[in-house]
Amino acid sequence: MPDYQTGFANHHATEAIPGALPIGRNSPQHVPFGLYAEQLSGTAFTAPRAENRRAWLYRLRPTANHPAFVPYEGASQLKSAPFTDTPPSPNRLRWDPLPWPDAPTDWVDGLVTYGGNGDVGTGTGVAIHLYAADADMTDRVFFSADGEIVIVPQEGRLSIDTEQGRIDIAPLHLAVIPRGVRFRVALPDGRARGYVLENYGALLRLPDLGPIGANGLANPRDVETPVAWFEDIDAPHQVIQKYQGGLWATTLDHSPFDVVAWHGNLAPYRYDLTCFCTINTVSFDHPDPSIFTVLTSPSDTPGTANVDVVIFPPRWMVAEDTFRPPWFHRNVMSEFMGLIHGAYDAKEGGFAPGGASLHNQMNGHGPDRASYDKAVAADLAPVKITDTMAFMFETRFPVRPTRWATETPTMQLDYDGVWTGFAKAHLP
Ligand SMILES: O=C(O)Cc1cc(O)ccc1O
Ligand SMILES: [Fe+2]
Repeated sequence: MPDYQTGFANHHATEAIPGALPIGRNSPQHVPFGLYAEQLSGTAFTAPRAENRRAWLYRLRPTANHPAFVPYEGASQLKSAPFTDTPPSPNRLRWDPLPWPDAPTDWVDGLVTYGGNGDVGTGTGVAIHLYAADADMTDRVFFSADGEIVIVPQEGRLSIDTEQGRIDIAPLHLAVIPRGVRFRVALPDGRARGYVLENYGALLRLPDLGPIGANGLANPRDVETPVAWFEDIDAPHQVIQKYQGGLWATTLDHSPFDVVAWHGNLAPYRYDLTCFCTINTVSFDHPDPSIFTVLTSPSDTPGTANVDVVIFPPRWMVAEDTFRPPWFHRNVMSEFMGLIHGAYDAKEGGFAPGGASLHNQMNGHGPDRASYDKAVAADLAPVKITDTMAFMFETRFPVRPTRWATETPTMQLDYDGVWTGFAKAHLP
């Protein structure tokens, strides 16, 4: 069982071997045990202190010690923005869950890109991938130079070994791996399926709480960062990197998980979504879903996120004289949703755990007709919504689907039908 330290972007200091971490300076002339000091910068050196994220790693060999990367032929559906292989679609899109692979497929080769926005070249926007995998990554690791990786498991646990420690996650957790940090995914349940957000923009952080006050939503003490861990293995390891949309690989003669100690405030972390302290109305109306924001990547425009990671957790519904499910909506932001578990209160059918939906900028969406009919007929006693955990990646630019996403047989051709048959309002 991995050990964790708590807090969001804390300045942690951790060593797997006592005495490995230099004291009093980052880069002494002689690092303990002859380890190599390496700074990993997640923000510009000169980013304001409150934004500045970096870690100092102390490792058996410098990362720079590797042969040239050559193009990697696997992970053939892992793509990057800008997505231009099919025209951007204004249509509401929804997909059934990804099928399991036909042949043994590990986590990285099992990634399939559904869409995204912005541009890896300029560090704006996101890509959204799903994975279905049934093999462990062995003797190989992956990293994205293009963005920070958020993993949202939907089925099957993941054991994620990273340069800065080991993280175990299960459905109802998420994990965040910083840009550049190498990791390897094993599947303790033999297979796993889930969602990935690749954030090209500013590092994700906990949202401001405004008038909510000092507590609530995702509390920092529930964010868990692994302690230092390493393996000393002198055997070939493949390193796959995603760089400006391309996939590249090189082979080291040793494990890259050779960081014996590290300190700093840039590291992978996990968060248990069931720890989320959900805030909502106790009077009337359905608040904007931003009230459920777990993490946000701000853009240069105040209040307009590059991407928000939002969840829809179990909660009491007590609003009086209110249409309680999500309302009909046209949004300047674009909404990609997935379902981890149970059912979503705006969709009576068709939105399955492991499925996904995309409601793009300015295109009408909201409750399907069955959910609408049920909600307007409901007795508005306090009700607890249980057996549910949906999420949304809400992003400032329209999400352009990949050609794969618009041509896969898992795309539901009849999705528009969920909003048909509404009776016309009667005027007096
Ligand atoms: O279901 C959706 O598409 C997301 C959504 C959730 C919500 O609580 C309010 C509006 C909205 O669009
Ligand atoms: Fe919406």
